[in-house]
Amino acid sequence: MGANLSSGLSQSTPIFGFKVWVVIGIIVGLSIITILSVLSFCLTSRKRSGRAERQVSFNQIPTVSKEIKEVRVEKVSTSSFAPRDGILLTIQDKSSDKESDKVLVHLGVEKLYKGDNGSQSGSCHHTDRDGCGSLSGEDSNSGIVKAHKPSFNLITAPSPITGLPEFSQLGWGHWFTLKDLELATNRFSKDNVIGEGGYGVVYRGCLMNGTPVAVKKILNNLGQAEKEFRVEVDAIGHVRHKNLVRLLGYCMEGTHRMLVYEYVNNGNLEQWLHGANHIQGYLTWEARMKILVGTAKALAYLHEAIEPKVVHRDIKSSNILIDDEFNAKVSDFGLAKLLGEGKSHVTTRVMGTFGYVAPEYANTGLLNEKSDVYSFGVVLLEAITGRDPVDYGRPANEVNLVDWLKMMVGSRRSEEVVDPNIDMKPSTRALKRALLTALRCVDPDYTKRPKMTQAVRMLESEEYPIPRENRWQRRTHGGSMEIESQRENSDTDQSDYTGSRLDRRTHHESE
Ligand SMILES: Nc1ncnc2c1ncn2[C@@H]1O[C@H](COP(=O)(O)OP(=O)(O)OP(=O)(O)O)[C@@H](O)[C@H]1O
Repeated sequence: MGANLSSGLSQSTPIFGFKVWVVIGIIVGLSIITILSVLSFCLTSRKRSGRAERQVSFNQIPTVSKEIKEVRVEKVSTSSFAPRDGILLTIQDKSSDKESDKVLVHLGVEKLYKGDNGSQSGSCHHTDRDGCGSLSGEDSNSGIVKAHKPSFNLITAPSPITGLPEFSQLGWGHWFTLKDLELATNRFSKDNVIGEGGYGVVYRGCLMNGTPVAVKKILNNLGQAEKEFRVEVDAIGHVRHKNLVRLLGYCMEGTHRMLVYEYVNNGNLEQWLHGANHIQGYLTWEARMKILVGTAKALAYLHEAIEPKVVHRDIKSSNILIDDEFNAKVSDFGLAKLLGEGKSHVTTRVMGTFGYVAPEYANTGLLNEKSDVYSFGVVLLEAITGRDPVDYGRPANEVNLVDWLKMMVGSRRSEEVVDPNIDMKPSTRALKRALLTALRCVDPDYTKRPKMTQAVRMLESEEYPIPRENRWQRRTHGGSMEIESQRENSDTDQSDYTGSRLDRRTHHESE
């Protein structure tokens, strides 16, 4: 049997005279090679289609949305001239010629040479090496200002999402995976850290579709992360306002809680007034007022335009982000409280930042939207004076900004309070308008503080405060609500800068 088999295998075949065993060997070998090739082909094509699917899911963010908004910023003129020791740059919005739309930035000399103000452009390019690729929109040749901003997308991809806070009105944003955000931030690289707040670290990142983002990785400290996450999602997940930082989405994976925001590219007000951005120059009066009016509008929206209204609870200069057009973007809603319909206030554990917290809230925990109005008043004073709300480095009577301001205004020394770094001083009228608004906002009696819509009107009105010579006429003929409200304000405007009874009392006391 064995001899037969071996003689059979040894017989020659018609195929090139090969022996049977050789032909069998060739057939078996070819079959193995074919099977292996088919297998490897299948594996490669599965990998490719997996990558493509992943790409699609990323790209879905901007494409599925019906609410894609494109903000185009076109500069029509950028002119500069050099006063004394630096440069004054004028950026004017194409859509308007109004003086109020101009932003003047007094740039420090250093800026001319350093060519970096930490600013980032509105789009970024994702690279595998670096999570934020080339975010910088700086013209590296001129080194003066990023005046060539391209458009950037504010995106939203409504998607049915489960497992989020019960009260959240979802239907907004995007649920990012941990992997998405690792990719966007180059695995949360130290190089991409923008800053660290009380509740977590904020990273700069770039989504696959080129959208620059800020990713807040909330610290996991005993449930506070969850709380902060829920509050922020509830408070601003569904709101939209030009002056509120936009929450694009979030990530909940295991114990990770992250919030993904639009990236705001020009630092925050605190940095411009007191810190890192000083080196690039100083904000002009116009820029300051533009930022403050934007902030006031955001608060007016939160307090008066939505239900439940939102009390931010932590209004301070570092929470006012600034874009490259010097628009304010209020951020950091981790401490926000929602006030349901018919609720005038809530009592809560006092939180917030020293120097900005309203006295009634600090003393009793009583919180309503007027606490934000007080904090806004402090920020306005901070912008006018360039001083910190509390500064122990100053003489005793100047440590507390609000008290010092009242003292100065009461002693008719208002012109002296303006930040000495402002190159072109505001007109007396503009200064008076800002000071009066601020002093009304920091009235210790919260019932006397204006609503934020009133504060916006005061800051924007060319006629506020009403000139002395027009007062009689107004009182005789004034009829509209606007005029009435101004008259009400003007009634408290007895002496030059004392905008409230409180100020007059201060004045009286100081005499
Ligand atoms: N969307 C954003 N775009 C750009 N930078 C941002 C954004 N959100 C926050 N930042 C920056 O990240 C840093 C940390 O911000 P965060 O709000 O966490 O803390 P904070 O305001 O500095 O401190 P606190 O915890 O007291 O509020 C700040 O420098 C802030 O300007």
